[in-house]
Amino acid sequence: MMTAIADHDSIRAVQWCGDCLRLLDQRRLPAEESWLECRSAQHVRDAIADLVVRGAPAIGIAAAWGVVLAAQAGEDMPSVLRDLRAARPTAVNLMWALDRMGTCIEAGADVQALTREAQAIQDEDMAANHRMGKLGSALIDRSSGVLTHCNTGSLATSGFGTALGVIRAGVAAGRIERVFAGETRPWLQGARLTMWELVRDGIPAKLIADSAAAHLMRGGQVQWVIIGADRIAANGDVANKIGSYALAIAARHHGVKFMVVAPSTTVDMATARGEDIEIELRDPKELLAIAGVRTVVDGASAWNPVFDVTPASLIDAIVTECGVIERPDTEGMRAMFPAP
Ligand SMILES: CSC[C@@H](O)[C@@H](O)C(=O)COP(=O)(O)O
Repeated sequence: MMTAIADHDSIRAVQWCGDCLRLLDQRRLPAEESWLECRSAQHVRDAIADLVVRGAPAIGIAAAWGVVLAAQAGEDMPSVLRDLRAARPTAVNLMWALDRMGTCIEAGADVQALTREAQAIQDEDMAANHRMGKLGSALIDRSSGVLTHCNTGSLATSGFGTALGVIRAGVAAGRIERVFAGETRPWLQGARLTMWELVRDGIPAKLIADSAAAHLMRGGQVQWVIIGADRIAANGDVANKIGSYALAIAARHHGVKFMVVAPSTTVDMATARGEDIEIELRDPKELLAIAGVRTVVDGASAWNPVFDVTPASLIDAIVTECGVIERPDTEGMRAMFPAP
């Protein structure tokens, strides 16, 4: 049975306005839908670092528009590219988008040509998301339940989403009957952002505490865990939001399948293994407080890695717009993504 869902394409969290970049401020959702206008590359860099815009594809797209703003202002491009690159270390989409813009600059592109390139990056991401939605949802048996982690939807991409795109497509096709989202401590991307998107779409979903995931799996309510990725190494290891690795271990233990959905711009064939991926460490303050209210005794400290690496051996399928790699390994990755 097909389920009617609202027009999920309507969320465009990254919007180019000709002389500024409008970003839906993800720090304030769901309490407030406010927009930040970035008028310089430096402003875009700060917005990426502060998580105004987040999610691997979205930060690549935002950075590409940051390059256009810098070109309009006649800034020194090598240092702009360097600064934007340093905004966050783990999501390779950021580096990929800046390399693509950098190649255009080297070829002598003017502001108009750079604008076309940034728009192409954004449009290609949208097309990839819809393709992954079809490919990923086709792997799911009818009447399944799924658990997702972090936010991989329209907010994290040009629109529609990666893992959340598969969930949208799977719900629309009647394959997915139950959706669960982990709250994703400490920044609460699942609770604040994924639930916001799902409610807007009219997709019934239940939020769970991250620590409820193994219990949920044991009860037989989910058949797939579906996540996105920030970087996929050449051997199929996947860096994604902290907690993904624990979900993969629990999923394998309970016979629940594990799907990673990411555009080819997240694949990094130059990085051999997951352990070579830099894992971003963020300010311990993000863990020591909830919504600005300190929850931990003064004087306590914290360790706040915001990504982890799931080994390829725990992954049943990697879905990209280029196709599906089942039980990924170096050979499967090379077959789909040959060296240039
Ligand atoms: C389509 S987004 C895929 C990933 O970027 C997502 O799962 C994630 O880990 C985002 O982390 P964030 O720290 O919110 O940028």
